[in-house]
Amino acid sequence: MSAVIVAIDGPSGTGKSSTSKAVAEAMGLSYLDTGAQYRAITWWMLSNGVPADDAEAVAAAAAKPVIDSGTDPAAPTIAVDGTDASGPIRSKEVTAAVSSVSAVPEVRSRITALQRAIAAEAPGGIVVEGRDIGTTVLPDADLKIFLTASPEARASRRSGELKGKDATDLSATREALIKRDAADSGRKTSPLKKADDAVEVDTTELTLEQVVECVVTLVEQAAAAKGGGTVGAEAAEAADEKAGQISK
Ligand SMILES: Nc1ncnc2c1ncn2[C@@H]1O[C@H](COP(=O)(O)OP(=O)(O)O)[C@@H](O)[C@H]1O
Ligand SMILES: Nc1ccn([C@@H]2O[C@H](COP(=O)(O)OP(=O)(O)O)[C@@H](O)[C@H]2O)c(=O)n1
Repeated sequence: MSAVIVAIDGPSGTGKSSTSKAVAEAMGLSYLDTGAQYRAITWWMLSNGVPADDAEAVAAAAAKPVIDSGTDPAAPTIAVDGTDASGPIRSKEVTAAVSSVSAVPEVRSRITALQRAIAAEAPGGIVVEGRDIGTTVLPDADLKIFLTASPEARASRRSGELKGKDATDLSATREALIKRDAADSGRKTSPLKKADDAVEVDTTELTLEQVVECVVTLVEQAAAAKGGGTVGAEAAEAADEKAGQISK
């Protein structure tokens, strides 16, 4: 029996993580947050005095950190050299430095190999989310989704996560998002890009629940088309029910 592989890409704040986790959980698939891996390696560079904007120094150190990702969608984990890194990888410092570190080819080839190994080992299939999953990491994925949303919607979602937010936060968040998208889309190695065969879903006017329902349906279709996929009629029914319960 073959496992279904789903690639979900798109810029920041389009809903990749929330959607991927909910879909994976509803359908009994594993889940991999590849952004967390790039953030983890960036955190290691900053913690070990490697300047994020020094591509040569980053390349020389790229093989050093041991990155470990837990793929249970109900409780995903990320560890660096055996230490839980889930808190520090979300810091402003890491967010500001991650695009420089992730543009370094030695970093990408190492993390890409890790991602492919995790996907190959996922017993019942996996949802992998990032920027280059459909184009580079898993070009043979059974289903590729590219999520988009307006910069305004993405900034307001992101600043909604900050405590004590105000108008300054919103405009700063918007500027930081646009800057990061430009860096991720403009880099030479594996830029953020929609794969030619990806389904594009504009989430600007959709609730998270609607996006999840839409993706669950697409995964069911992909599994059925694959034939013998792990998402059977019973699991699909349970998934529909679960998707209906997920709220914003
Ligand atoms: N369709 C949606 N409508 C409103 N808010 C959303 C939607 N999708 C995600 N969110 C919220 O937006 C924020 C960013 O979502 P996230 O899944 O982390 O995006 P990404 O992984 O693409 O950066 C989260 O707080 C999430 O709850
Ligand atoms: N497949 C991926 C995933 C993330 N990344 C990099 O990692 C950064 C952080 O990714 P993320 O998914 O955690 O970002 P958010 O959109 O959640 O803020 C991105 O801005 C990219 O620079 C990448 O280069 N390739």
